[in-house]
Amino acid sequence: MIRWLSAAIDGQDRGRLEEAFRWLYTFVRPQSKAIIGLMLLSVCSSALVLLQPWLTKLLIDEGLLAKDYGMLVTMAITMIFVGIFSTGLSGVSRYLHTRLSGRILFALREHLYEHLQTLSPQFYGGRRIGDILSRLDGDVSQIQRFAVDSMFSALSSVLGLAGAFALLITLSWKLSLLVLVLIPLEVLWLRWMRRKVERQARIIRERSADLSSFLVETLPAMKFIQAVSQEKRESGKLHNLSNHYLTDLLKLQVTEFFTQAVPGTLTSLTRATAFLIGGYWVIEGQWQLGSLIAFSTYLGMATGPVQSLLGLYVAIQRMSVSLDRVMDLRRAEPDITAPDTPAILPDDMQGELQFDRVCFRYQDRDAAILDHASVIMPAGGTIALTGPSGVGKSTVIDLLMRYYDPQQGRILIDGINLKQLAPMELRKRVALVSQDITMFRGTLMENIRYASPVATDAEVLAASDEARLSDLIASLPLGLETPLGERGSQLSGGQKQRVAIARAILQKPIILILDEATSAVDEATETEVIANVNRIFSGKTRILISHRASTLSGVDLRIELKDGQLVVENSVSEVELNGIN
Ligand SMILES: Nc1ncnc2c1ncn2[C@@H]1O[C@H](COP(=O)(O)OP(=O)(O)OP(=O)(O)O)[C@@H](O)[C@H]1O
Repeated sequence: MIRWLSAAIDGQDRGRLEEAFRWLYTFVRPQSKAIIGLMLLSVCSSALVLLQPWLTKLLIDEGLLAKDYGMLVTMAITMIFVGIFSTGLSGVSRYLHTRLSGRILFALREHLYEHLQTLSPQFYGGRRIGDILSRLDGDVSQIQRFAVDSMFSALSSVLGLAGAFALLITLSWKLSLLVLVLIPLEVLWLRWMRRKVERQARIIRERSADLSSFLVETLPAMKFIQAVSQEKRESGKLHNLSNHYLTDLLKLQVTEFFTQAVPGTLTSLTRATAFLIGGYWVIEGQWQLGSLIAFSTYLGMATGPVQSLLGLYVAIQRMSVSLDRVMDLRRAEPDITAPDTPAILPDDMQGELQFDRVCFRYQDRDAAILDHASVIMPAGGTIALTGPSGVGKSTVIDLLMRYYDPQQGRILIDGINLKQLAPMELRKRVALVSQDITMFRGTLMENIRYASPVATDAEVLAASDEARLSDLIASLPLGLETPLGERGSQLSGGQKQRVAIARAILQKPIILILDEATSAVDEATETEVIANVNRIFSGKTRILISHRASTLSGVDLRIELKDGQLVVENSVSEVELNGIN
């Protein structure tokens, strides 16, 4: 099956496609019971559909023309029951179909989302979020439509075609030869058209991704766009994107129209020919009227499935484009993985950090951020990391959080190489408060509790108190239960910072990092925040990054990042450090 599907698709690497289909099959296989159930329902539905014209034939030939009232009534009653049963059956199968379809769709999307959670900032830096969104949404739906809808329509088409063809031969084998001429012509046409459809479907998916990317980028930036009066320019961009999309959509529509219209016209011609020949036979008394009507109906029933089976070719081309786009996400490998047997950090860890001849440079960048840099950040100390803008301070923090691994050298926490740790295990012990604080739609309580979902209400309240959030909570209409709006838009910079500190308190970290955390507030607030942090997190290793001299005064150790080296600028005496420890 997988080989057959791969062979039906043009223009793509066969091996890659087989791999993609095998992956897709892992989501279909768990639903095999539901699929078998639906297949049985499909068989029943197809049989009922095929039964209807035969009942009409009996009604006309054995009832009307033979003037048999008993037969007339029996057929009419049978038709009513068959109709009711068909309707019930189609309702049940539509329900089961939606359930199956939804399960596969959501399993696919959830799997991809979990995979995306393992990818590093490098991956997200190189991608447009709108494009990822479009792959997760439009492309995944396209695949699911194929995996479920097209497959079932193919099954009922095969059943319909086989049944209708058998009944056509039963009614008249000579007229049935017409179908044998029609089918090869339709097949040839669709084979010719499918490459065009595939190419245009890819363009449409890319246009849709462009549109999503545009909206994802500009909507959150609306305040800035208004501030610099560039509304018209952005509307113009949207207009251009929409125009391109529409033009390509119309091209695809025209191509799809001709792809379907030619077989449709051939079918009409065949039907007309069947009526001409069959009609002549009826007039000559060689055939019955009921048989001619049933034949014409079965002809439609036979050519319909042929078209939808050949339309499957078109669906496969469209789906293969989406599958390739989704697999592109799936194939992105996480840069950071947990070792097979990760080391466990002890509960009584100290929080000493050591850089041991660490080298790191970003891909495609010449300059090294760290070039055999070595330093020890003592446990329990306050360490300032300084250096001019763009030198790599945030990158050092990313290395500490294991968003990246060094290309050479080791980073050790209490003597354990970070590479030996599962990233999650490490990040639980390190709290990061940065300038850019992530807030989610939800209440203040939910936002504070985000990193420690098991924290009790009392713990959240105590942490809020320590982070000096009490005044804010008292001023909010619903206190901690007040919704904060999209991305915490109702809070000031300083208030968000306190939320971040409350989060860090709940996390109970061994190491606390403040990366430009206080740059959004005035110096007085900053002094208060730093004093709070020192009070709350005393005894923990604290790393501060700031451009302000006032933030960095009174630290135990100053490390400057310079020419790829971590240079200790001033150090407190051994005695004092021992005192900290
Ligand atoms: N994902 C990335 N890929 C490639 N280069 C990057 C990436 N992230 C940062 N850089 C580059 O690495 C260098 C260091 O960036 P980083 O943000 O670590 O500096 P910084 O010292 O924290 O700067 P600032 O003080 O302005 O915040 C910069 O030149 C930046 O352009």
